[in-house]
Amino acid sequence: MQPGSILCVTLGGDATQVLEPLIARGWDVTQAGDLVAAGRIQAHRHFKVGVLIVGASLNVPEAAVEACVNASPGSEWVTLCETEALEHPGFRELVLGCFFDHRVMPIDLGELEMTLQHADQRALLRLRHDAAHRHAVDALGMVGQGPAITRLRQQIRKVAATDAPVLIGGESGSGKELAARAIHQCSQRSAGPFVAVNCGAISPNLIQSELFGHERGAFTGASSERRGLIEAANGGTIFLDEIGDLPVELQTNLLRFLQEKTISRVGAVRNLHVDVRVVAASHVDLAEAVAVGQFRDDLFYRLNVLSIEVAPLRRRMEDVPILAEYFFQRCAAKSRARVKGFSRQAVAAMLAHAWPGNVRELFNRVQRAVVMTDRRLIGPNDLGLAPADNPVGMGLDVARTVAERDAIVLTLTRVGRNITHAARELGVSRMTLYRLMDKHSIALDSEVRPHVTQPWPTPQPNLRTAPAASTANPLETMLGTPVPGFHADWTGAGKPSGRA
Ligand SMILES: Nc1ncnc2c1ncn2[C@@H]1O[C@H](COP(=O)(O)OP(=O)(O)OP(=O)(O)O)[C@@H](O)[C@H]1O
Repeated sequence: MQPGSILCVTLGGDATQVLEPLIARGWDVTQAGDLVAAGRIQAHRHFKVGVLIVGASLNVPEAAVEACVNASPGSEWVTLCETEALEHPGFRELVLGCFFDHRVMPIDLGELEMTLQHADQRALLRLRHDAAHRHAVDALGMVGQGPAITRLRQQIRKVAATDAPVLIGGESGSGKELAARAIHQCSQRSAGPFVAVNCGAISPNLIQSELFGHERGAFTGASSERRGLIEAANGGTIFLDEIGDLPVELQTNLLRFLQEKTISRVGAVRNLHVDVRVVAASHVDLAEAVAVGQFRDDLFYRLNVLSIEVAPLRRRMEDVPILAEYFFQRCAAKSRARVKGFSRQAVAAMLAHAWPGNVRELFNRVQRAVVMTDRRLIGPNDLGLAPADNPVGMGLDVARTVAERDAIVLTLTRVGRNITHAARELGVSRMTLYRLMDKHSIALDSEVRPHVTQPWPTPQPNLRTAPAASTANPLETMLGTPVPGFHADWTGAGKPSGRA
C-alpha cells in the first residue's frame, strides 16, 4: 500500500525521531508545532489521518485537542505518547473517545506504519459511506431509497402539479407532515406560506376562531379582530393534521370553504375570499369514521380527491439504517458527544425492532443514544433496544456478525478477559481484537454475554418486536435501577403538541 499524507501535531517533545523515518519511507508529512497551527492548516486542507505526538510530562489541553481532532470530520487520529500520559484519566478518556488508536513510546516504526495505513483505509471508508448517505436525502429533507419512499416521492410530485385537496393517510410518526411540506415545496405555491395545524391539539372551544379568525367583540375576550390560520395560509397551503378530530359543526364550515373558497370570521357579516390549498392527514381511517357517523361523508369525498398513503416504517425496513445514520449526523453535529456511529449490533437490533412509533420513534431513540452513550459506537442498549438475539431472516451478513461477536465474547470470558490470550486463541492480533471489540461494543470492564442463538430456530416473521425493551430508559438500563422523573416515551416524545 502507498504511504499517504498525514498532519502531524507535536505537543512538546522531539518528533524528529518518528517523522524523519516516516518521510524517508514516502509519507507526505505536514507538521504543525501546536494546536493553533494545526487548526490553520486544517482550514485549508483535509487530511484523512492526523497524528498527535505528546511529549513527556506535558499537561494535555484536552478540550483544545478534542476541538482539533474534530475540526476535520472524517479524519482518523492516532496519538503517540509516553506510558505516563495514559495514567491521566482525562487523557485516557480523550484517547478512547476521539482517537482511532494510540502507540506508546518508544515507537516501533513498522507497527506505526501499519496503524497509519489502517487509519487511512478507515477514513477512506468513512468518506465513501458518508457520500453514499448524502445521496439518500433529497431536497425535500426526505430520507430513504427503498421502493416505498421512491413511490411516495413520485406520488408527491404528481399531486403537487395540481391544486386539488390531498388526503394523506399513515400511522403516527410515519412522515405525513413531511410529505405535506414536500407537496407544498414542489407545488406552484412554494413561495407562499405553509401553515400546519394539529386539529387534535386545539381545544374545541378555540378551534373555530383559530381556523377562521374572529371579529372584535365576537365573544368575551375578543378585544381585537384576528386573522385565522386559513387566512394566514393565503396564497399557500394549509396542512390540517388529525382532521378526524375536527368537531362535526366545523366540518360543515370547512366543507363550505372547500366548495366556495370563502371563509367567514366568527362574528363577521361578510365572507372573505381566500386562495389556499388544503392538505389533510389522519392516522385514523376516515372511511370508517364516515361509516360510524363521526365524519361527514361529503367532506370526506371532497378531501379524498387525491390520496397518498405513507407506509409504516416496519414495511420499509431497508431505509432504517440510512434514516438512523441521517438522524445520527444531525444529532452528533449539535452535541459535543464523541460517538462515531452505530455498532453492527445496534444496526441488527434496529432491523429487528418493529417501530410502532415509526420514524419519530427512530429519531427519538437516536437522539437519546447520542446523548447517553459513553462509547465510540452506539450499541443496542443505548438505543433502548434488546440485542438481536436471533439472526433468522436478517441475512448472512448479520448472522456472520453475530457469530463473530459470540466467538469474541466466549473467548474473552474463558481466558479471564486477558486480551493477549484471547487474541492468540482467536488467531488475530491484539490490535485487531481491540478493533473488533469496538465494532461489537464489547467493553472489557463490563459483563459481556453471548447471544442465545437457537440451534434450529423456528420460522418467524422478518421482524421481531421487543416490547419489554421498547420503553426501556437508557439511563435506567445503564444504572440498573429506576430513575425517578426521567420518562422515556420513545414513540411520542418530541412530537409537537400543537403547531399552530
Ligand atoms: N423520510 C423521512 N426522512 C427524514 N425524516 C423523516 C422522514 N419521515 C419522517 N421523518 C421525521 O420523523 C418525524 C415525524 O414525522 P411527521 O411529523 O411528518 O410524522 P406524522 O406522520 O405527521 O406524525 P403525526 O401523525 O403523529 O403527526 C419528523 O421529525 C420528520 O421530520
